[in-house]
Amino acid sequence: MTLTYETVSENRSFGGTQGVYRHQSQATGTQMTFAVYLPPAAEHGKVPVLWYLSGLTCTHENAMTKAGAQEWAAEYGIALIFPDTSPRGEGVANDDAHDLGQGAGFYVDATQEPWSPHFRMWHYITHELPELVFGNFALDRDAQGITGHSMGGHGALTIAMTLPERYKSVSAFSPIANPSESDWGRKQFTAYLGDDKAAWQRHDATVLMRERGYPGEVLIDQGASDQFLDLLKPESLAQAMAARRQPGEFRLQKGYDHSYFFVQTFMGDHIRWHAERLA
Ligand SMILES: N[C@@H](CCC(=O)N[C@@H](CS)C(=O)NCC(=O)O)C(=O)O
Repeated sequence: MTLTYETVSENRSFGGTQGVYRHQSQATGTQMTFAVYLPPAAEHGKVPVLWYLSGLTCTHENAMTKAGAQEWAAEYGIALIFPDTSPRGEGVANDDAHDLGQGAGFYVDATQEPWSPHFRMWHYITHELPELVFGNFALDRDAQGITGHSMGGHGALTIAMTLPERYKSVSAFSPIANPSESDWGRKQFTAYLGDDKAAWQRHDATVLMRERGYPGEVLIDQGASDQFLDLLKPESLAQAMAARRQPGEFRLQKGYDHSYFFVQTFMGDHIRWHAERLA
C-alpha cells in the first residue's frame, strides 16, 4: 500500500530538490512533517539514502537548514531524510521541560500514559516513514544508512545496532551515548517506558555496544569542548567499543561544542563515510 502525503515546499538545492512534506501518521496518530533531499542523481534512478535523526528541541528543519548536508549529498549522489523528533499538536502530551515531550521523543515507543497514545517514534522511524518514502521517492531500499546528532545520535546508534541488516552504515554526531546512566535518558525512559530498567536497555547505545555491537564500522564525532559532555557520556560508549574491539572511529574534535557549527564542520566526512559503504 502506498502511503500518501502532501507537499509543503520544494526548493532547488545544489542541482537536486529539498522538499518538505506532511502526512497523517498511523504510528503517532498525528500529522507528521518530514524533509527529503533528492540529489541530481535521483533523476536517473534510485539513490542510496541517509537518515538523519535530530536532537532535543529540533524539528525536521534544524538539520535541513543548518547542517550543510545538501552540497555533500549532491556530490555523492545520496538522498537525505530529516524526520521530526516527536509527534506534535494540541492533543499531544507535553512537558514544560525542553528535554521531555514534544521535540524530545527519544526514538522509543512509549508504553506509559500520557505518552503512549502518540509517542511511537521507534515505529515511526523504522516502519511507517520508510514505507512512505520508499513508496514515493527514487530511493534504494537496499542502500540505507543512518546518522544523527545528540538525541538523534542515540537514535541512529540504537536503531542501527538493532537492525544492522537494514542499516548498512552508521555514524553519529555527539550522541547521547549512555542514556540509562544520564539525566538525558533516565527521566525520559522513566516517563516513556516506565520504571523497569530492563525495558531501557535496548535503547542504550553503550549497552547495545557491549552486548552486540555493529557488524560494520562505526563513525562517531564528539566535540571535545561540548557543553553537554556530562550528559552525553561519550567515555562509556568509547569504553564499550574498545572492550568489544568494535571496528570504527571515535573522534574527539578539539575545541568543538554541541552546536550545528560542529555538525556542519564534519558533515562532509559523514556523508562520504556513508556513501562509500552504500555504493
Ligand atoms: N536548549 C537546551 C539544549 C538544546 C540543544 O542544544 N539542542 C540541540 C540538540 S541536543 C540542537 O540541535 N538544537 C537545535 C539547533 O541548534 O538548531 C539546553 O540548553 O539544555
